Amino acid sequence: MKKVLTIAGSDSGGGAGIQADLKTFQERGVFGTSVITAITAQNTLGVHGVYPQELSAVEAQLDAVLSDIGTDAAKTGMLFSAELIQLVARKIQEYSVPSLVIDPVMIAKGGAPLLKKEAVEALRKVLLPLGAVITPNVPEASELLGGRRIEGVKEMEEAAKELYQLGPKAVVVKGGHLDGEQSVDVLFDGEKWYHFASDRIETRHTHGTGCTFSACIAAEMAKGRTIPEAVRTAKDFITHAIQHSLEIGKGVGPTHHAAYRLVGEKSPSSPTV
Ligand SMILES: Nc1ncnc2c1ncn2[C@@H]1O[C@H](COP(=O)(O)OP(=O)(O)O)[C@@H](O)[C@H]1O
Ligand SMILES: Cc1ncc(COP(=O)(O)O)c(N)n1
Repeated sequence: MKKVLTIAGSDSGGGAGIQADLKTFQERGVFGTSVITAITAQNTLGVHGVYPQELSAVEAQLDAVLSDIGTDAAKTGMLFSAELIQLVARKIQEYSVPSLVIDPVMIAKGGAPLLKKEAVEALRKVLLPLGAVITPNVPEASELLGGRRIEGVKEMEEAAKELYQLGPKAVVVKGGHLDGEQSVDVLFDGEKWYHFASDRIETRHTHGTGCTFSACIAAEMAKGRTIPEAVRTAKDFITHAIQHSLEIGKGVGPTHHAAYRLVGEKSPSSPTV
């Protein structure tokens, strides 16, 4: 069985972070391992506390997983500080971790910061160049490009091309935060752009969409899919998960990680490319 590692924060509410990643890995038929960078006290109403882990604890987890089990792909989520980013980048190089998907998590949907402001520079310079794929949403792409306005697909294409200059092999700018009848994700692989579009689903229950999407890309890459194939599957997977999202808790509920297995394979949402 292929193995995939998530390096991310824990979401006690179960919808995002490490928990979303491991549920997605299970659904995609890969063996999931995890390195917890920070513990969040979180539910559907928001983030109530952030407890970054000691550097030595994160290093020990990385060594434990990578020196014995190894991995066929990995993803990063919440990394919180420049020190954690530097440590993770160093270990990824030391163990030659393949197919690294970087979700540059910055702010939770309710507005709580999951990355310190001063860590953006380390993310840009130290980690992003190591990515096989990076998956910023529109506000994250904008922040990584110094506050640039991104309001439509044309600007997403330009942003993807500029982010590609930072060194990753491919960039997906996700369109969940824009308006419009469709939610369009733009992939640039250094040669061409691909568009993955689905009808925008009317729901507030979108907690963990970005985590789930990037975890699915990493799982598919571990199984040997090309980057466009992996992104296409991830778009289909997350579309089903949002279509069947769960009214759990009093706020922004999680997506349904098993929806693709339960209904998706019978009725693919067929993202257009
Ligand atoms: N309301 C929606 N309807 C359909 N797809 C959505 C919706 N919101 C987000 N998505 C999709 O979910 C994925 C994650 O996107 P986004 O919400 O932008 O990321 P993040 O969770 O990092 O903020 C993308 O594939 C995006 O197109
Ligand atoms: C621990 C943790 N990591 C990431 C997110 C972002 O979630 P989203 O995928 O909704 O942007 C989160 N809310 N909590």
